[in-house]
Amino acid sequence: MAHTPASSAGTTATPVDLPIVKTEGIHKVYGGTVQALKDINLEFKRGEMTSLLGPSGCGKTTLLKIIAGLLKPTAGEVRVNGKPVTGPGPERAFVFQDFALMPWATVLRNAAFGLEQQGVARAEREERARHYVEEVGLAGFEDKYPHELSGGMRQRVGLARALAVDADVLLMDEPFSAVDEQTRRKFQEDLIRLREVENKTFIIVTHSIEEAVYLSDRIVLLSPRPGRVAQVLDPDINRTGDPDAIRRAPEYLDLTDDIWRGLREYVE
Ligand SMILES: Nc1ncnc2c1ncn2[C@@H]1O[C@H](COP(=O)(O)OP(=O)(O)OP(=O)(O)O)[C@@H](O)[C@H]1O
Repeated sequence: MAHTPASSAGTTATPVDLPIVKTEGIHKVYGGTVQALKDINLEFKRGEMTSLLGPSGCGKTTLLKIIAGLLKPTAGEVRVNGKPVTGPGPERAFVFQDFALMPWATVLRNAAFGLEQQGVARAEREERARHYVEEVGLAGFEDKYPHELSGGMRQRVGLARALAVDADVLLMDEPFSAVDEQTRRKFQEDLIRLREVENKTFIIVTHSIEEAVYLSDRIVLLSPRPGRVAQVLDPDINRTGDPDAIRRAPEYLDLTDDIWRGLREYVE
């Protein structure tokens, strides 16, 4: 496990290792009074999975939405591939917590929705959507409607939609919050596999320390509001083995414990 002090986070990029997303001095104040984020400077490397973790209300979702271009920062800038973000863009896809599926459309059409918006012809978008519906484990459900699916399956449709538009960066707001524990674990395993196959950059908001440690190459710990970067951790966990063995590994348990000790002061 490597601990990186917040102040030096992300200052080690080399030309071959340029960050895909960079936040520079991000501040966010809601309504002139509620300071949600304070001076967030972070770099996200291409192909890495980063979790944003911190106490409730510390600004995790706010930061994710600012990166997505769905919210404007009060001060500071987000750069994606070196270019300032002025709004949503095709290189970033946001997977909503509440799935944001169209209830009247089939799984396939929902998965193809981003492509439809981009004006991709029907045959091509359906072919691409079909591929990703299969990749997220929903083969055979293409013609079902959202109400015929479990919460976990709906979440997968949201992920298929984000993958289908071929965005480099997938932004996920508590992707596992609305599903039961077994579904959650399966989805986490699938996400690790998908990340290897797809080589996407994932930025995930989570409440769960275990989830952050299990999934992430990097964990950004935010302090209570106003959210600041308290610590950046790089869990050094070998994820190639049996998922249950990983969860029993000393390095997994030690890091989970370390983070909990760091966070518990905020909840006591
Ligand atoms: N539209 C808004 N107007 C005013 N205040 C807001 C708005 N959105 C969020 N906030 C406040 O900003 C702070 C950060 O909110 P945010 O949802 O980003 O936190 P979070 O860390 O994602 O929270 P949680 O873990 O509970 O989901 C909170 O105090 C919240 O009440």
